[in-house]
Amino acid sequence: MKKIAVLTSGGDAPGMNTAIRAVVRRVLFKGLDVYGVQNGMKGLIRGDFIPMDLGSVGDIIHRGGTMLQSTRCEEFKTVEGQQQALNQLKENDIDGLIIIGGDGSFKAAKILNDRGLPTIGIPGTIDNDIAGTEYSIGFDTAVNTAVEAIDKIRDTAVSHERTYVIEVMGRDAGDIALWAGMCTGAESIIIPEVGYDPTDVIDRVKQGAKRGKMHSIIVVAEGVGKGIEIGEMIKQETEYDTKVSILGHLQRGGAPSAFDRMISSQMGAKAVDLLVEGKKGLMVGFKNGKLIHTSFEEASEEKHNIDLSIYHLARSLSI
Ligand SMILES: Nc1ncnc2c1ncn2[C@@H]1O[C@H](COP(=O)(O)OP(=O)(O)O)[C@@H](O)[C@H]1O
Ligand SMILES: O=P(O)(O)OC[C@H]1O[C@](O)(COP(=O)(O)O)[C@@H](O)[C@@H]1O
Ligand SMILES: [Mg+2]
Repeated sequence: MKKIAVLTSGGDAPGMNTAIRAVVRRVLFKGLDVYGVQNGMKGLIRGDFIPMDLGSVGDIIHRGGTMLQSTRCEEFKTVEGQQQALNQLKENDIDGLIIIGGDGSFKAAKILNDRGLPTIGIPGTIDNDIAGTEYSIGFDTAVNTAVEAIDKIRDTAVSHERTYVIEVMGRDAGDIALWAGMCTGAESIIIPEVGYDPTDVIDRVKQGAKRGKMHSIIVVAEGVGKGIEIGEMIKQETEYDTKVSILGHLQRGGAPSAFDRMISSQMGAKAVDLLVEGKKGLMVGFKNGKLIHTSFEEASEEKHNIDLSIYHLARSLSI
């Protein structure tokens, strides 16, 4: 193993820069060469390789986004696109690849690995929807951003006796909604893993009002339904002053939290170590406070490990 390349793919996530820094510095520490691939899988197809040195990753440990930039690239889903990417990797003498991305990116990683290019994955997505790891890079920061925003909305909810429906991100996953809802005392948390009953949502608002609590917070994951529709439903069925707030992409940016910087640094270095040891086809992850690794097959499976005890506890506390 002489030359290792690193790229970021899919939605950007706070901590991706910290992970790029860890990969680059670890490769150089091991005395090998390291290249950054710009623009995710699209850059792989186009051959956007840039040599990296110690200074290339200076002053990025605390920055959101990704200095290598990222794309969603339909072309990589075609056999021609995949072949072109493999040709570019060969032409640039790359012996190993590290992909920082989400569930979609690991499907791409598996293809490259199966076709002969040793590849290691690092879970980077705010959605935290990857099997084989308890945390993906960016999730902790996104939850903290959502909590800060919901706390602010709560001030107005209380001052004006309003019901707020707050839509958070999570394409098919309820993790951000679950954590943000628990941490802000939401009356209802609506997530795709559980679904929801409109009557129950309304009953919980009414139940609070009966004891004089004239404000309510309902946190909904985008993956289960539109916040606007849920807000309309509450307006039609009740007399409560109801507003909807969609937090959107502000959850994707910003400086990574200390936790995200910690796991990014450890996962980045571990990914390099695995490649140097001759391992491939693996995703690094975190379980029970320890760095682990799992196969791409396992990492690409549908995630089922959302902690529903948090969901039930939140319901029992927000009464
Ligand atoms: N089934 C697939 N086969 C090949 N490449 C894929 C596949 N799914 C996703 N990819 C590649 O990975 C990229 C990132 O996936 P995406 O789902 O957008 O984000 P994430 O990795 O954050 O989940 C896609 O734009 C595409 O290039
Ligand atoms: O920024 P885009 O391309 O509109 O994508 C939005 C999606 O990306 C996410 O922010 C992150 O998802 P991925 O990590 O799978 O890219 C989702 O929560 C959201 O549904
Ligand atoms: Mg994804």
